[in-house]
Amino acid sequence: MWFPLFINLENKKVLVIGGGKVALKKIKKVLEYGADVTVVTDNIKEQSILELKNLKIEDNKKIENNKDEIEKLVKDFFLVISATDDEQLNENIAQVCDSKEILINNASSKTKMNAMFGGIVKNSEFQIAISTSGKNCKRSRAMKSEIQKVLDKIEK
Ligand SMILES: C[C@@]1(CC(=O)O)c2cc3[nH]c(cc4nc(cc5[nH]c(cc(n2)[C@H]1CCC(=O)O)[C@@](C)(CC(=O)O)[C@@H]5CCC(=O)O)C(CC(=O)O)=C4CCC(=O)O)c(CCC(=O)O)c3CC(=O)O
Ligand SMILES: NC(=O)C1=CN([C@@H]2O[C@H](COP(=O)(O)OP(=O)(O)OC[C@H]3O[C@@H](n4cnc5c(N)ncnc54)[C@H](O)[C@@H]3O)[C@@H](O)[C@H]2O)C=CC1
Repeated sequence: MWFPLFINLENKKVLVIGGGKVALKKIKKVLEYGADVTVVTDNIKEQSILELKNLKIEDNKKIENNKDEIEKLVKDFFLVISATDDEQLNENIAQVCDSKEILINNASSKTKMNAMFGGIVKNSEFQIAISTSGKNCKRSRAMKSEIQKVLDKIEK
């Protein structure tokens, strides 16, 4: 079951696998929270990843779907975000990370991971994270705007 835990990401080693639109969205999010981010991908599809600061990038690296290779890649990380468009690869990365007690967020699944991103609404005082436990993340949008109204109201 999905327990909402707030984690301090400051200087934590985060590995993002993939360099597409979803990788970009997730990289920006964890950078905002002070993570020490490494990106590994066989192709940077989203060029704006190259413009982000405080990022290590290993481009032209294709990850083979092989347990030993995945283990070597992920072993020193606190959190791994698997954001390739290869669902089977993401799933195997998730299995390896989970078996090694590494936090894993799998972008191409609703459930096969041990850490999910929530929708976030915040002001200077509160931070509210929204989850549908993987059931319907797109519904978070509507909930976020309602919660934003509440935050705006109590800020006054
Ligand atoms: C399980 C989870 C794992 C994870 O990613 O952590 C997951 C999985 C998947 N999302 C997919 C698609 C989209 N997700 C979004 C948006 C958000 N997704 C987020 C979280 C989560 N998404 C986790 C569950 C959280 C929960 O249950 O509440 C939010 C909360 C936070 C964030 O992304 O940081 C953010 C909310 C809005 C916001 O905060 O802005 C949009 C855009 C939109 O809605 O506007 C699209 C459509 C893009 C398009 O259509 O192009 C697909 C592909 C499905 C498909 O192909 O159809 C999968 C995989 C699957 O479903 O199998
Ligand atoms: N969780 C979420 O919020 C969302 C998830 N998705 C899902 O996330 C996945 C990724 O989506 P996009 O970023 O749009 O895909 P994309 O095709 O833009 O990017 C995929 C990236 O993965 C890299 N890659 C693929 N195989 C690789 C390998 N073996 N080794 C190294 N790098 C590899 C590619 O080079 C590319 O940079 C898809 O499965 C999509 O359905 C899509 C939208 C939102």
